[in-house]
Amino acid sequence: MNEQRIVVKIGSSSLTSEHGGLNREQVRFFAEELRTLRQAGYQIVLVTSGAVAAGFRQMGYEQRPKLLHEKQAAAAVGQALLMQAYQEYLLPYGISAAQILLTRQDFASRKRGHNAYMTIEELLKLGVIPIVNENDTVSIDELKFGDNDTLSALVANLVHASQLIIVTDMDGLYTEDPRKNPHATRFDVIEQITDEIYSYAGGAGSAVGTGGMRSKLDAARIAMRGGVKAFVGRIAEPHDLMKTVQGDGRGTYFETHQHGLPVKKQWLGFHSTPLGRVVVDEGAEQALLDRGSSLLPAGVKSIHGEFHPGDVVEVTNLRGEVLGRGIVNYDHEQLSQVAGLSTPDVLKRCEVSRIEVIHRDEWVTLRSL
Ligand SMILES: Nc1ncnc2c1ncn2[C@@H]1O[C@H](COP(=O)(O)OP(=O)(O)O)[C@@H](O)[C@H]1O
Ligand SMILES: N[C@@H](CCC(=O)OP(=O)(O)O)C(=O)O
Repeated sequence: MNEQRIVVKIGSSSLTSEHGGLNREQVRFFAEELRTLRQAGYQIVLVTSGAVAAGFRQMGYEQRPKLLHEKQAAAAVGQALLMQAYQEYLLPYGISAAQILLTRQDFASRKRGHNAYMTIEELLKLGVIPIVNENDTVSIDELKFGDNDTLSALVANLVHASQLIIVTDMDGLYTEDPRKNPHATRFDVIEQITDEIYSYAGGAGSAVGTGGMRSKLDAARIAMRGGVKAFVGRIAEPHDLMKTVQGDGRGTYFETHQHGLPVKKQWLGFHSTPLGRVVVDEGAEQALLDRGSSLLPAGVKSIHGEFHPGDVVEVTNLRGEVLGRGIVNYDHEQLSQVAGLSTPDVLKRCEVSRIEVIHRDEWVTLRSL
């Protein structure tokens, strides 16, 4: 964990003018805020949206396009405009900006993720601000992050940041979208993102935003799991960003007591593709979540999907709630035969290289954050 390293994510809603299009004054304002942080000794990675918003007006679309290829075309034009604007406002302070475009696949491949990490490390060492966005041109529909909230959380974990600041047009999470209910009340601090917390979050509030509060909660969860404290809120007045980093921001803080995840476990938890699902009983649930134990055949209730030793499976409890993911040591047929059996009975029945269904070192908890 790097105490002085902050990832700041700025959403389209904070960077666009009323009718769409890039609001350059806003870019200038955020560049000033970043400069203040930099001069105070912080290392900053910026994840910024706004490429589609910046591009579509220039291309003659009346409103933010809906079709993928239109959005990709708008982003290709807008990304250059976006970078140009940040450079223009950062360079006079002697701060260089670097463009980093990433896709989900870059995180799924440990090699590519590592390359991105090494590049960002080098840039930070040189005092450059890496400016990250999704590589919209090559992202295909089902693999897209769609919004940059998730991307920012993955970046925060990748670079072992101490905080993830998600800037949006609303000053935090409310009990309901304040655009719909002005009497909704705000959460100042959240320590656990439960299903109830999720139920308060709605979709995007404007024509330019994408993920709404739901995707910000997804992002906060990923960050918290990686040991990164998160914040969702507004940065509107000079020095707001610094105040926010120091704990006095206008929004909701998401505290975490988790430790940072090693890269292998980040991959397992957030980028791997589970090939099956293993349902466990209450005793196994407690063993996995509270005691950090391995999963043994005795706790397995049922098996779904087809998998082989070394594959990733998702583990759920009897209520269907996801507890985590792990690398399984059995194939699905073998596991069906030994589900619910004690260790001596398993050993009597078949030959296994490891008795654990999932070893604790190859397990990531995704529940109770
Ligand atoms: N419970 C909630 N509390 C606060 N805002 C909410 C809530 N549910 C939905 N929203 C909406 O989420 C919007 C922010 O998300 P989004 O439009 O995707 O912004 P961005 O472009 O900054 O990512 C707010 O403008 C708000 O209308
Ligand atoms: N990569 C896209 C981001 C899409 C988007 O709108 O994200 P967000 O505003 O964070 O919900 C862009 O730059 O336009």
